[in-house]
Amino acid sequence: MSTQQDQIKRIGVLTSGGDAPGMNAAIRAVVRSCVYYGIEPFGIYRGYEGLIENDVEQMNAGSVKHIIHQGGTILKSARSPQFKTKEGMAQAWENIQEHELDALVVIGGDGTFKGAMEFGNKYDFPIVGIPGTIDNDIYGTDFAIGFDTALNTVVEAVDKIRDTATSHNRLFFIEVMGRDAGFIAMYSGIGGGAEEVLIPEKDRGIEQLFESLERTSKRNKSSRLVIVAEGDKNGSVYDLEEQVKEQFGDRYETKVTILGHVQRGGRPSCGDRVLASRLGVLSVEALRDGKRDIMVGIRNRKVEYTELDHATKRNPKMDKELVRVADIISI
Ligand SMILES: Nc1ncnc2c1ncn2[C@@H]1O[C@H](COP(=O)(O)OP(=O)(O)O)[C@@H](O)[C@H]1O
Ligand SMILES: O=P(O)(O)OC[C@H]1O[C@](O)(COP(=O)(O)O)[C@@H](O)[C@@H]1O
Ligand SMILES: [Mg+2]
Repeated sequence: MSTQQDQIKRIGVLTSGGDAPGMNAAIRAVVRSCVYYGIEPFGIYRGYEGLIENDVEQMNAGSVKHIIHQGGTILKSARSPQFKTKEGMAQAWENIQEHELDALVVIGGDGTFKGAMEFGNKYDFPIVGIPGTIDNDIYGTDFAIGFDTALNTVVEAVDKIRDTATSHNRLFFIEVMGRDAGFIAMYSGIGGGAEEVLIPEKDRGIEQLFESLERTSKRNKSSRLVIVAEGDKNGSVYDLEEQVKEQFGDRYETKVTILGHVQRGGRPSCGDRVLASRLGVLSVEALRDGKRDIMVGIRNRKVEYTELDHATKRNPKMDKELVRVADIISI
């Protein structure tokens, strides 16, 4: 007797968008779960770009050995403008049929999920998403794979900047990643003891920064760190530095550091490895259970399935409690 669970015989897995530490652990878990359940796993290289170019390879339990601790993604990643075209999608569909894939697991961020939705709807094809982005801008999971590791990288850098800032009595503007999201900034701001954190979700204007600098100027602080999310609406870190100079003259000696892509690399934290392993297993089990167009996530320590549409459209609002805590401890 054929059951729902027998229908998935071949699963393709890809990583897409910005790479994130822990993606390898997720690939490993997907591949090993497939083997465990008697499903043939296929690795698709360079995200949707590799799907279009038929860069596909059958995998086995051994293909994912010794990768759980490695940053980046062994399947490589790409941003694929072609996949947004009718022709690109049609080519991808042809290749899926050629390899007789029954379903896809896509590991990536909001863009990856939007692509998965369009493709899944167009060709009536089962896809399950795993949240993997250092930006953490996905609804339906407390944390996306890579966020924890990126935070630790950022905080280590912030601590180092604090040392030199204190030695020279300087004010530093530190730009962290987060295209449209302030999660890295807010968490690293709290963890790094920043004097001010600027995020796109809660634009309080440059006046807030002026007011904070004015208020604390009497406190004879030996260093000041302002952490700025890349997507902040008050301009670049250099613009901010300029505006502070205009407002305060030479009261502060200012410096700018942009942390950049160092934040995306490195060995994944244990937290990210465990999260990725759990989500990898859940994704394969979800497909076996007939689920599709959903993302697997963990919220409040519970497994959750969120429609891909929901996961991308409803960007999580910055947690008000975090903003409140940051405000209180930075007086
Ligand atoms: N609306 C869309 N339709 C089809 N494909 C899309 C769409 N949005 C994004 N994609 C695909 O997903 C890829 C990854 O998205 P991107 O935003 O770059 O990264 P992330 O998934 O990390 O947010 C894009 O390069 C593109 O190939
Ligand atoms: O490496 P790229 O392509 O310049 O992308 C940079 C962007 O990727 C990120 O690191 C991660 O974003 P995504 O998960 O959406 O790819 C952003 O914080 C940053 O704005
Ligand atoms: Mg994104």
